[in-house]
Amino acid sequence: MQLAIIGTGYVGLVTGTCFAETGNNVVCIDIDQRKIESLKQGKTPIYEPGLDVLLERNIKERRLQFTTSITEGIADARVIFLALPTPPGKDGSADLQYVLQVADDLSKIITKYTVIVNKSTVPVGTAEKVAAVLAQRLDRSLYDVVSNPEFLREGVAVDDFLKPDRVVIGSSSEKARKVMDELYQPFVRQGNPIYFMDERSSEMTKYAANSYLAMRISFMNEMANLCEKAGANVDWVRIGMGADSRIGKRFLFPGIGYGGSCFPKDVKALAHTAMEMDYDYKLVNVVMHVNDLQKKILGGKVRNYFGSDLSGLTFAVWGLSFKPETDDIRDAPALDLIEELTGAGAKLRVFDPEGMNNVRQLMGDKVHYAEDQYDALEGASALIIVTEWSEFRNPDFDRIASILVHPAIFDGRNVYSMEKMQTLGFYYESIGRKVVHPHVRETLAVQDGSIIRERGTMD
Ligand SMILES: NC(=O)c1ccc[n+]([C@@H]2O[C@H](COP(=O)([O-])OP(=O)(O)OC[C@H]3O[C@@H](n4cnc5c(N)ncnc54)[C@H](O)[C@@H]3O)[C@@H](O)[C@H]2O)c1
Ligand SMILES: O=c1ccn([C@@H]2O[C@H](COP(=O)(O)OP(=O)(O)O[C@H]3O[C@H](CO)[C@@H](O)[C@H](O)[C@H]3O)[C@@H](O)[C@H]2O)c(=O)[nH]1
Repeated sequence: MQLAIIGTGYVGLVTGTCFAETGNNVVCIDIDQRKIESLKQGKTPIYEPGLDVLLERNIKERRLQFTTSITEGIADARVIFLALPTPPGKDGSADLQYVLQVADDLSKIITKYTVIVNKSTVPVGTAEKVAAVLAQRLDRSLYDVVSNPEFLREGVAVDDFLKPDRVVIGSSSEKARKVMDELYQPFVRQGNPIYFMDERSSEMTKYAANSYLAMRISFMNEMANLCEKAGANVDWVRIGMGADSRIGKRFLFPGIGYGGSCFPKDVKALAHTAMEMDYDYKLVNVVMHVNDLQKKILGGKVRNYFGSDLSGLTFAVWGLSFKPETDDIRDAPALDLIEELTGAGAKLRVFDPEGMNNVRQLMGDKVHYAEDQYDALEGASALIIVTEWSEFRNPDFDRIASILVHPAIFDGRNVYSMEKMQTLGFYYESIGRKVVHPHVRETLAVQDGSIIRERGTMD
């Protein structure tokens, strides 16, 4: 089938590449000229495991093309996907300007029946809004508008797209449903379902899924905070509760708050939709509040230990991207931590396998960008772990201890087992677990701008 994807960001690129991989002819369109030029040469502007190989193959086999011209790009398309940004507006609502502008552009150039698919995350009622814009210039027989929310996760996006748990299609048109069914058949052969429903239910499903997952995380973050007070270990609690098949094991990992380009904005947008409909969605509002507090947990632990004024102290930060296996730093908890600690006077040496360039562009020389994870430790009074990249999971602890000025680790992702940390001699704080004190504890004090080590017994 001939397809056009408008918006070649994260979702557009993965969608376009995976549809090309299943034999469709795809043209990806974007207004960002630099992005399109780089993609034409097979260079992906984002780090996403597995995407580069598929991209190269499909460009080579001429199933995947790129252009900045919407007129050229949609010329032969039977289906047009909108994978455009829907960022939060000032009031928290999803900003539909990109989607509605493109709908207006399309109303001027569509000449034959086309299925227009909203893949962006959009609030309930958007399919109707898009249809209304198209109706200003187009005969009703020339288009159907479909809602087809995307559930891929960054870092495993290709796999998620090729083997989705389910595909959700919101459409009241039999003709459009048939087209969408044909398109998605190759992805659901493993037996996973395509659910056809009305547009509004489909749009709501996306917000329901993201907000529910965000709620699970906020629930576990609060549970972790309570475990700390109660002397329990949240890892065991997580395992014990997750074994109940009604609860399930996934998405119960406590940490330093959810981030990324989706959960924060989508939970906010759902709260706004509810408010517009005069419904006070209490739970969703609490989820956001808990997350805001949780983002401050790790910085709080560091300041509790070293004092609220961190002038004269340097810290190593491992991990900047909002999760491993991506270079995406949108709404990454690391950004809040950097602001908090540098605001308290600390110097930071940061390292991330993929996210450094994006942070450099955003924050410039606010922090020092280390050569590698061990270089980040030079002169540091503690190691702070923000993102659980696999290279941080089994490091050379002797090397860490020999480089750090003071053997302390603040782990925002519970990367290390308590048993291991109890044998190593670090001061170790994590999330929802007991503090590990070394047998001989060194405390730091800053006097006249220099670090003074004070040795004492374990308290
Ligand atoms: N990132 C994810 O993991 C993910 C997953 C599921 C759903 N979503 C949703 O998908 C949508 C897109 O998200 P994203 O992360 O891919 O966004 P993105 O910001 O990475 O990409 C959007 C792209 O659209 C382009 N664009 C803007 N206006 C345009 C126009 N008029 N014509 C052509 N291109 C235009 C931008 O240049 C950019 O390349 C959002 O609604 C998001 O909530 C994202
Ligand atoms: O047990 C967990 C799982 C995740 N997170 C955090 O939650 C955030 C989001 O993680 P994840 O959902 O894996 O990443 P995204 O790529 O943002 O994917 C979410 O957002 C996408 C955009 O809407 C959806 O398509 C996906 O289904 C949905 O999982 C990250 O900060 C994670 O660190 C936790 O703290 N604990």
